[in-house]
Amino acid sequence: MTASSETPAAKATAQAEATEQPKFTEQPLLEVRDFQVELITDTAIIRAVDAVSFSIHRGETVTIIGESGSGKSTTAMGILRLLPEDLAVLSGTVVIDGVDISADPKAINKVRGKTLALIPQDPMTALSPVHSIGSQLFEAISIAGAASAKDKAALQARAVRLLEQVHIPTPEKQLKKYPHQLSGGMLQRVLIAIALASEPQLLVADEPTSALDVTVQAGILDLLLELQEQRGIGILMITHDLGVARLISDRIHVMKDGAFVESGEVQQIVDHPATEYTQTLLAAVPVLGEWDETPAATGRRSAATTSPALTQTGARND
Ligand SMILES: Nc1ncnc2c1ncn2[C@@H]1O[C@H](COP(=O)(O)OP(=O)(O)OP(=O)(O)O)[C@@H](O)[C@H]1O
Repeated sequence: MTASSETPAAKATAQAEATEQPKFTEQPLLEVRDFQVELITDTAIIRAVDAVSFSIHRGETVTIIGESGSGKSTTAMGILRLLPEDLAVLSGTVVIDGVDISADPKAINKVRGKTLALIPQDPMTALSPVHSIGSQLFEAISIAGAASAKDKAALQARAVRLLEQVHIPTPEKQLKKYPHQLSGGMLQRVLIAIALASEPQLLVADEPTSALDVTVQAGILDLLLELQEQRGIGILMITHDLGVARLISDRIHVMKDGAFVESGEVQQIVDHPATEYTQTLLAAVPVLGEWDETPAATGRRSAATTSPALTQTGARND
């Protein structure tokens, strides 16, 4: 074993490669190799992402999980080339559906908002407050080339269809509303509808439920799973929440200080976490305890049992 292969990043890369299942024979939707992001600040150069490698195939959800500041969002935004060029220096290889973005950075314009779409973190701020839901959807539809900006009937029909696909009731009425008139969960569904306007093959979801109540989170995750099942979409999920990761992922990469410290199938990571860091993330996930029916204890469960997402997590994976 060489010295470099003993570093956590090198070990995680080897582990990630070992867990890339041979079952996939087709080209991955996303292939990331030795990806690195250095952020240039006034006082220092920060290596926010340090040689990460992973891939996502059709119909797969791959999650990057880690504590705040571990580099998850910088990885996702770097792949999407959404970091300011004067701040971020990128290296390594990123191939999206066969298009090598690293060799030709302008090529990202051929895939972003087309093959690949982003579901942002906070639905309250991601939409324009001064434009109706309809006009924001119409814009996404015409940019995607699914209908001409002049063909109002086609835009309306497509927008209604998209809202139906994300299970928004009375879509015609909702199109006339403004973001402040909808709940956070409904707004997140609108953002997913906007992302779907281009019929993407790959969704990048950056903490898509972290701004939502736990009662709403499960519905959004269910929707993502449903869309994936129907369309075979690949999903890159970014989260700090192992409960969310357990529910939705096929594979998990655990990130710490810009590098993957552990990679593997969801069940392997959850049942046999190899690092103390992952064990800490696991310990933060509430588990269902025994229900104590004695009068003194009625209404009290051990640990937190509030999140339907976490309850379903157990149902799916346990
Ligand atoms: N604009 C910036 N200027 C300087 N440093 C930054 C900037 N954005 C991120 N960083 C640094 O890069 C590192 C990775 O941050 P990043 O936001 O990717 O982490 P994260 O895991 O997504 O965290 P969170 O879950 O809180 O968003 C951190 O050390 C952070 O301080």
